[in-house]
Amino acid sequence: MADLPPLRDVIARHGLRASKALGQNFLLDEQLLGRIAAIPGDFAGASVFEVGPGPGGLTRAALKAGARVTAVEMDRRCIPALEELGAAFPGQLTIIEGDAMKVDARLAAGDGAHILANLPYNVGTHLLVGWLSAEWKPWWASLTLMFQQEVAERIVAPVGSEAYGRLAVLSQWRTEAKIAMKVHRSAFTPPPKVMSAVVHITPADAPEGVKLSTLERVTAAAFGQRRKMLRQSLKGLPGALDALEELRIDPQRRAETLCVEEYVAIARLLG
Ligand SMILES: C[S@@+](CC[C@H](N)C(=O)[O-])C[C@H]1O[C@@H](n2cnc3c(N)ncnc32)[C@H](O)[C@@H]1O
Repeated sequence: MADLPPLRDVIARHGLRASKALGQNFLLDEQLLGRIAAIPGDFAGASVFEVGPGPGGLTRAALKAGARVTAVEMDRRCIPALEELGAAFPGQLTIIEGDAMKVDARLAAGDGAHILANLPYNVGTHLLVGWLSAEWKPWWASLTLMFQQEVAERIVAPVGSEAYGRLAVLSQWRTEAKIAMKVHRSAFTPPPKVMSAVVHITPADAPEGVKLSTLERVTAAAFGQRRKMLRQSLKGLPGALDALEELRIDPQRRAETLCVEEYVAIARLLG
């Protein structure tokens, strides 16, 4: 591997002025990038699917750690910078120019890939929901995703907390999800308005006899009226009130007091 130029130089040489429309806030601190790329574990020989590499900070950290990386970037201006990076790590980097929402990540990166991304919030949550909805156990080995801190907290939220809702249940019912690192806004160029955090998610066994679509219907109804008692919020869902009774869940409780396992149990009874 040749010596790599500092990321600041790469950005200047390729004229990669951050675009607001593309949600670009770049990470330039190589030590920090190395720590993020180390979150999933040893990357030597691993396959990584990276979304939104931009000038390639996280990409180079993953390549240095020995990963084979497939990176999808929709900003054409970044492609020459990424190609240079690929030349410094022969055979390790595949670049796809395009919209990650339209790319088949499984086909591009292969089964067992680790997913890595620092993305604009709306794209990130959309892709996260897609990856969490995969056939289980999923094709991916882990997700390491940068979010604004408020979204990260909704993903890992414990029962009873203000951030606990549909995203927490969807994220946690068959995974281990945790905040691996908080990242100060000043670490980004330009700095965003809010703090960020890296969420690390690994697949766990799916509870038996539960359909994702049913679980989603239950949580949508419950959290759709989160201030109401369950007997009110779930009454439009056929069989839900009987399920509460069978499970001895007090129908006067509210959505945020039911733990993930209780939602899973309700969905199981609804079939
Ligand atoms: C927050 S920047 C992060 C760049 C780089 N990974 C870093 O950490 O410095 C987000 C990147 O995602 C890219 N991006 C935004 N939407 C995308 C999409 N739908 N598909 C692929 N890339 C996208 C942007 O062009 C930008 O390079």
